[in-house]
Amino acid sequence: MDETATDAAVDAPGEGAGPGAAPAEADEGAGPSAPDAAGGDPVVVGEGVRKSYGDVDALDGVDLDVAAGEVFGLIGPNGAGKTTLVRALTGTTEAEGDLRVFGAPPREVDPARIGLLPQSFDPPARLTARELVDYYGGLYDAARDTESVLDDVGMADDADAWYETLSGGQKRRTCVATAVVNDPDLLFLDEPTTGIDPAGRRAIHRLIERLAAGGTTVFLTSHAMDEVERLADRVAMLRDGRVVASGAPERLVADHGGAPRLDATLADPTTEATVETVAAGVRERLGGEPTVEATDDGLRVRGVRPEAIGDAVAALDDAGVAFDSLSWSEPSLEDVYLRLTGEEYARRGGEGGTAETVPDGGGATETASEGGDR
Ligand SMILES: Nc1ncnc2c1ncn2[C@@H]1O[C@H](COP(=O)(O)OP(=O)(O)OP(=O)(O)O)[C@@H](O)[C@H]1O
Repeated sequence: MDETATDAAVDAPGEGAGPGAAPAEADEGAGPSAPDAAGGDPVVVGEGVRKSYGDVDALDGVDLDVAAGEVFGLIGPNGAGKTTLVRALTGTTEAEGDLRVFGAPPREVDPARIGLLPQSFDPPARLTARELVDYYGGLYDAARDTESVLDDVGMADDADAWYETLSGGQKRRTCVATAVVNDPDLLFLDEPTTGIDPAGRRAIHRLIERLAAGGTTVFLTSHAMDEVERLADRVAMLRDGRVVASGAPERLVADHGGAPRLDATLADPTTEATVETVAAGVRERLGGEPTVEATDDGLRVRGVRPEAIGDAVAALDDAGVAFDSLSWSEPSLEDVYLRLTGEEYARRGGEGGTAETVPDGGGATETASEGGDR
């Protein structure tokens, strides 16, 4: 990963600036634009991209650029505009603004250079997985060997089954195979691992890593934050058709993921009194400003460094709180997502279970309001 990509830029919701729009306002030294060590042109560029469906602004001024060989993650709530952006960049829908792929308007790009796995894809059902990969490979002058592509996605053993008889995950694996059979220079994957089991996900992840290592640029849309955190060199978060944050995942996590937390699954229902008692105990034992919140099945104490876990557990004991299990974790991209989309606040607010304020992660998006769910 290129070090110049490690700074995160966050735009406050409603201000509408995308990753490349306001570098002067980004963190010092921030590089929201695509890094390109070779100094080459970005493979994908979008400036002021807009797309409306009636009254709905699916894309509301998106700026982004993606460098050659980069894995670029696009995340955001349902309805944020991710699929619309992929469609605009692949020329499958018209959009306003400046869009360039390999320096050309999307519809003028040589299809042989592009791989596209759409979110919804229904290939002919009465072909086998092998026949489908053969068929899609046959659309190009040069294609990869069918067997090796099937092997890449873990479909070698099921290659002779009709597509319609495959399980959901097997179908998705087959669709991934058809998207990479032309060995594209730029690969768009819109939620590639939806419905795929853990072993299959790993196979797809390894495939993406291999392709990127070989120079393929990957534009990855996913709701699986662990997947994006693992694979992406940089991430852009869309909300309501706008990029609200961008940067390397680890930078976004450092800047906006919040504090490490200790989660306790409680034997008894969590009451407000329990939260307050534990909060008083952890403040006394740990000092500083750790916060305590109710979760679906217990309590979360934020701001607990590894060396203070014992004190936090002692605070639970002091409060007479019986727990079934404990887990400690560093913040992740999922925390960034929940904070910057406002979904964390919406969920907890709905439960009415938060007794302490959610800690400030230092981001400019602390005022994030409702998530963009349809
Ligand atoms: N063909 C269409 N006609 C009308 N509205 C559309 C159309 N396609 C998308 N939209 C609207 O545009 C907005 C963005 O949709 P889009 O599918 O791009 O979101 P998304 O981020 O991909 O969502 P998801 O995570 O659910 O796949 C939504 O409000 C959606 O209802």
